Amino acid sequence: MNYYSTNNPHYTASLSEAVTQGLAPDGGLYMPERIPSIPMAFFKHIGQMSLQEIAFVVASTLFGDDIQSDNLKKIVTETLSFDIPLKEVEPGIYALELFHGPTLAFKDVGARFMARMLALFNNKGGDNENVVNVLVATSGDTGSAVANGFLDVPGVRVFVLYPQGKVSRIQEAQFTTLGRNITAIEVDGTFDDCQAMVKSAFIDPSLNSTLTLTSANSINVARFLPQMFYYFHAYARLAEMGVPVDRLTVSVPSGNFGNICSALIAKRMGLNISHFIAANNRNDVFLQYLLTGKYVPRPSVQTVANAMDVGNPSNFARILDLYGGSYDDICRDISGFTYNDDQILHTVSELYNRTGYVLDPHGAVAYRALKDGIEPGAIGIFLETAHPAKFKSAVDSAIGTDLPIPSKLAMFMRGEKQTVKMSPQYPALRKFLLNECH
Ligand SMILES: N[C@@H](CCOP(=O)(O)O)C(=O)O
Repeated sequence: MNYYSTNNPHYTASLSEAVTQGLAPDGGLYMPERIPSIPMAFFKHIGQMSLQEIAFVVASTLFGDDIQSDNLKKIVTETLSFDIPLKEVEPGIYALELFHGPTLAFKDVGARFMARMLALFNNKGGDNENVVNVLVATSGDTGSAVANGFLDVPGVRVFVLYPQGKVSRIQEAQFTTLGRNITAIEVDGTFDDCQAMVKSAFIDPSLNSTLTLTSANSINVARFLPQMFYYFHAYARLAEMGVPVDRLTVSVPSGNFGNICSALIAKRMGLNISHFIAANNRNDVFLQYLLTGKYVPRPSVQTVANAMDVGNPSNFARILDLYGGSYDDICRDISGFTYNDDQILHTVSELYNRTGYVLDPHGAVAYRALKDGIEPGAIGIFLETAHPAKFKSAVDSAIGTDLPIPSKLAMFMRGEKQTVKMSPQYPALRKFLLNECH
């Protein structure tokens, strides 16, 4: 199957080209040229299937023309070596806990899948001529998942750009203490600056004629599409519990919109989700689009749910493309909500006091939006995208606890921070890459 650029449907690439380029050379995002349906029979038995079995069927439907079945099975099995529990936090409202992977955030699924798919396509070993340089911009969680997913992968160097002082201390430790093939770049700016800098690199012809560059943000099809596995899995777990799944609302904490975009594609493949909620912190350009029909990116502001501090979500282009630009159709399928820091922390405290369930700030945005947006009688799932301990000081002060730090996280806190400081302009990144990679 080929993939086309959202900037020009006539520009196409193979899966291998799309994954190794990341962004299309014209600056568009790659989209699959068709969205294959999953046979209805699959849904009859889905409640008896494991996460890995479900993911393999979904992955084969999407990538089966391009990757041999045994390779795909290995990629899926190695990627999903952890559980993704679905927990009922109050009647009819379920948390999909996506924070049980190595870096305790949902990005582990896409990052681990992409690392393996890239290795398969690259498959060249560690000499300098074949090195792939992975550039990634992070507002918190992508950086750690990508850095850990690609750590010591032969033939790959990773450069993580992040906004100085705007990610949590634990998140920062997860990608600045690893060394080896991982370089952390501390940018004196916002996440949007970091994202604009890496995108400029991907479309710079002279840089790309010298270096092999790709993206591990949700720009990359191998990072964003596998995120749909867990929506099928959540549906399966409800079916397994005998919960009626005919009116399902899913609330997704949304920053760069790759996560919700993968869920929209899952629906096109046949997954019966009735409605989607894009839950935002104060960075709510998508909600403003839903309210006005106008998409007006603006610089992101810092919030307590920092992984969603995105002012110009990359995947808006994919959502528009998926709906053929129809504003009415987008509004029919997706609602939006926005909350400030006080509301987010109040939600963490309110749910904890009532039920004992500890939300992280991103999950809190999604939970509250679900409660505000779900129709009576529908079943709701919200995504708990990161472990609450990654935001320990905010969560502790909201609920008056001293949350234990899981050993997987504590490990990172022992390392020494190593970063390169950079101004928020593309020429600084270009010069640095040319010096470093030669
Ligand atoms: N939420 C992000 C921002 C980048 O998102 P991505 O899904 O495009 O990688 C983060 O945690 O860094």
